[in-house]
Amino acid sequence: SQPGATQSNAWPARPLVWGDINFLFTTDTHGWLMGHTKSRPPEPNYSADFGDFLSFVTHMKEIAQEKGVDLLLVDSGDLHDGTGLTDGSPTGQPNAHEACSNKFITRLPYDVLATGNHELYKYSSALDTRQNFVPHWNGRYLTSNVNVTLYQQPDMGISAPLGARYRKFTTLQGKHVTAFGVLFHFTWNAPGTIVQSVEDLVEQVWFREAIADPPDLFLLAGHMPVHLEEDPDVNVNDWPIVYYAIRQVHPTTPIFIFGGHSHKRNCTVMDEHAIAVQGGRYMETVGWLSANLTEDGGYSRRYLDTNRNTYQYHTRLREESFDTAAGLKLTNDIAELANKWNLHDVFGYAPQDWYLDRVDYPDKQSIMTLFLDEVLPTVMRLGAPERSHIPLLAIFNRGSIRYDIYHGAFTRNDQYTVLPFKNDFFYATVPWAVGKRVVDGANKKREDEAQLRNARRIMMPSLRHTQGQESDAVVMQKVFSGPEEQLTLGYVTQDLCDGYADDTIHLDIGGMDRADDYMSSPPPELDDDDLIDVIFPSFVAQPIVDVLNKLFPGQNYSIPTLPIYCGIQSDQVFEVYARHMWN
Ligand SMILES: O=c1ccn([C@@H]2O[C@H](COP(=O)(O)O)[C@@H](O)[C@H]2O)c(=O)[nH]1
Repeated sequence: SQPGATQSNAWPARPLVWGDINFLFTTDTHGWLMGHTKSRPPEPNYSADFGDFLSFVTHMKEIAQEKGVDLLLVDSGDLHDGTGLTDGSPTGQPNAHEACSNKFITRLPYDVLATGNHELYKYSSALDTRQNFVPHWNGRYLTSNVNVTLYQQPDMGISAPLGARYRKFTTLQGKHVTAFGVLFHFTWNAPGTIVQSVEDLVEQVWFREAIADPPDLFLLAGHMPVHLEEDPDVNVNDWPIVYYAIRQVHPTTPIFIFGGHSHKRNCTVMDEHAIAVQGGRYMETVGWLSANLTEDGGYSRRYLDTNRNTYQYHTRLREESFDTAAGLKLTNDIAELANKWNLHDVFGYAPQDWYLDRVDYPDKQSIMTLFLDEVLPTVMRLGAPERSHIPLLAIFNRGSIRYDIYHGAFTRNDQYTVLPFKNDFFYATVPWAVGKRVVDGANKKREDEAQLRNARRIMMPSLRHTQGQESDAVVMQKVFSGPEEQLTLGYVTQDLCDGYADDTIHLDIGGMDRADDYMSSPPPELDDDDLIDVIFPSFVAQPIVDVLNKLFPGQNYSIPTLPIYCGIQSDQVFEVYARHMWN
């Protein structure tokens, strides 16, 4: 683990069940290669770093070989955006260049990787991925429906697949695998990147040809949830389209789907030979899935907390013998880069915890309450004192607030884990009669777009997993025999497959589904004719401009003519606040 990380004192409840084909899977790691280093619960659950993970995977692959079975390592995308290691480069290099392309993730023996939406928000990230990350993987980074346009000679104007379209390979134990990497129909991608809809993907001649021959199994890694979600942002499950396209040709060939994007642990069984699993977010979870193809013996899934206890328990190794040389080197190299980029510099001391998912606005412990009621208005006023004579309404999309803040030192790295995105703040000065309707207008627009998307949605078939007949509660009682007070806070997953899948038994940390994306600082008391500065980040400038033009016809707002409110950018907001208020 990284220096100073607080180790977990909880342990897995039971050994993993191995099959003849086994998978370890990650998704939405978002740069959390240092692991979670804080001491407040549940952070110690996730205190292993990527060096520990490398040692774990290396040992697990050895165990698989000893058992004469296969173990494949899969990632479902969103490596970018989310910590100082991906977003805190002092040199302005492409996002995640050091963490992904050059140094760290390439050291893991992934068999299949897929791209996520966060690899495509900026053209520079996508190009860096293609030029510096993809070549390392030698056909294992799969982007079945994503292209990037190349603007350098001799490829000027050519639109080329970001990675490989598909991969056919034979495992060490001789199983023939056909693999794809699919992204949901993402539309906020940067100019110069192209995401083909999944409907169109499955109609492509190359796709039809690639699925024609029956493999022993299909491996579908992809950045979309395995289950429909409430939140319109992540309610983008196009898996059924790929599933049915394959099932039309191969009614019983095993299909293993590895999803992502909604940041949740999840599982669903589509038919007796098809299962879809998903491993959460931020290197909190390493997923495990096993199956017996030869005996047709069903599945076993597990969500592993990422700490050294977990890794040592499942590899049956003691502390002294667990680390591999390559794992230790990765741990040291990550620590070195974090130091070089001053990620541990302290901006101030947070007086309490604030949570992203456990409670919601306006709870005093919600990070949205801190951000909207305190941080945003305070920092906007500090950044633009010349506009202090006009009231302000600061609008923000909550999807950009990414994590908790914990009581104690608030560092440069924490700033990026809370808000990693670099945006300017634009503003429009409008009468309050208009300003007060912008947030509702933007949320309605987002809802309408989601409804349009969902109108043609095909539902995922779902079969309750029939292997374990016992209820979750019974299974849980069996695997945990100690007193409840010994349990630590963590995930208690309710997915759509039978049985209890969390590897370590916890007291439920809870969580909520997000509702509206657009929120604002507290509205001032004004008359309809009073003027107000409506401030918003450049990332959502287009929808806000659309709403403003609808509410205030004749003004013809357009992004190039919008003034910038202050010199502070969104990824600096928490630093400015912490330096002023928590020092
Ligand atoms: O520059 C950016 C890029 C994205 N966002 C917000 O992020 C979420 C999507 O994140 P997932 O991890 O894929 O769920 C979405 O709500 C965007 O609005 C951003 O704010 N700025």
